[in-house]
Amino acid sequence: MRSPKDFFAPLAVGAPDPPRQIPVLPSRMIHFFDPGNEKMATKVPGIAPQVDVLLGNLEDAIRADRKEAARNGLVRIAKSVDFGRTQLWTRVNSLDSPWVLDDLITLVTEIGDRLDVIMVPKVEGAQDIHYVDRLLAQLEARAGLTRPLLVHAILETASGVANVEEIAGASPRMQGISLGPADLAASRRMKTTRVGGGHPGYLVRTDPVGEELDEGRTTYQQDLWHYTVARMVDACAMHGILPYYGPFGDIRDTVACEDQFRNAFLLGCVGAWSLHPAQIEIAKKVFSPAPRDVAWARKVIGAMGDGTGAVMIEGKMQDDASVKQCRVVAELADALAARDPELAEAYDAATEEALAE
Ligand SMILES: CC(C)(COP(=O)(O)OP(=O)(O)OC[C@H]1O[C@@H](n2cnc3c(N)ncnc32)[C@H](O)[C@@H]1OP(=O)(O)O)[C@@H](O)C(=O)NCCC(=O)NCCSC(=O)C[C@H](O)C(=O)O
Ligand SMILES: [Mg+2]
Repeated sequence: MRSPKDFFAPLAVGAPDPPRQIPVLPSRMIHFFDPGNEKMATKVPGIAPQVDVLLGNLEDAIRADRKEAARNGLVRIAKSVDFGRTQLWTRVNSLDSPWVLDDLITLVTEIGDRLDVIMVPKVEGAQDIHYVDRLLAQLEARAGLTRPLLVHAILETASGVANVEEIAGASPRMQGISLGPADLAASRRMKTTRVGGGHPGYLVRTDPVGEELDEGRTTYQQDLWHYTVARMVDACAMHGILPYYGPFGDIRDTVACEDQFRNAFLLGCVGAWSLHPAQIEIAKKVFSPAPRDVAWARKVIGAMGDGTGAVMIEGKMQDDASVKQCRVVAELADALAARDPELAEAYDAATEEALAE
């Protein structure tokens, strides 16, 4: 562990200073694409304006014999496409793989000035982040970069979860953490065979009435990911970085995908992964606060003045703690409205209506 005095010092001579604050940019959906897949690659310029983050994936879902094509495809796309305000991220191969060293050397050298965040899979502990941190500093110095690359860890091993707090605080480059439910399930030896989402077998049941065990007992499906998401959110909040739900693999089940994303949103996540164009709108809808919630938040903030004391609004007590929650919603709404005029209009119209009531 670095001394607090050295925490913000560059890790290589000539590397840019690490960031003091993580930029809180809209990142409601991290849209995954395979940069070596011609069909997907041609869609990138059209998708870029619709998403907050585009991620060129080099790891799982890319066949071993297509790893180089994906890496080279990402270099080509990054150099030729205008992403506007959309961030460009990549997910490199895992640190024990034969590809990751070339991924990092090639990407930082060739397109380090265009990339915003490097997602690192299967992070086990702070040591993995320290390795990437030093290597990135060396490569940034060699490439003459003036802006430091940020690092995003995927929480998808049992030891990663056990060490999530130290991972979140391992480097000033840490931008955020995503839950990787599929690899995490395998690492934990869970008996699921899905990519995220729930399982009908994970449930609780009401008590029996009388002697009959089989009838009249309601069951409630439980959330397999609640504990991990909540732990990840706390670790991220503690270190001033951003938490995300990861993938929902049943592309056809847009309803359950929306539920999973919303659970994550309510617990504190700022976004989720979209694996298919059909999931982009779901993430946009869920991770943008609803106009009525924004209107309520603005109303409470307005009524609370300097934020101290207690007032009643529509029969509900408001105090310092509720106004702080309202500020979270209102600040997110303002950041999204600055990017999306339609959303700005919807938020303002709902606020006007709420204030007139
Ligand atoms: C899931 C897919 C393989 C489905 O692809 P496909 O069968 O081609 O679907 P469609 O026919 O419905 O596609 C319609 C058109 O849209 C294009 N398309 C599909 N997906 C994308 C995309 N992500 N970005 C851009 N364009 C996309 C298709 O090419 C079709 O085009 P056309 O024929 O011209 O109309 C596919 O969606 C896919 O591969 N998605 C990404 C998968 C991925 O990245 N997986 C890795 C992340 S999840 C993970 O790693 C687990 C995690 O780490 C954990 O441990 O939990
Ligand atoms: Mg994974």
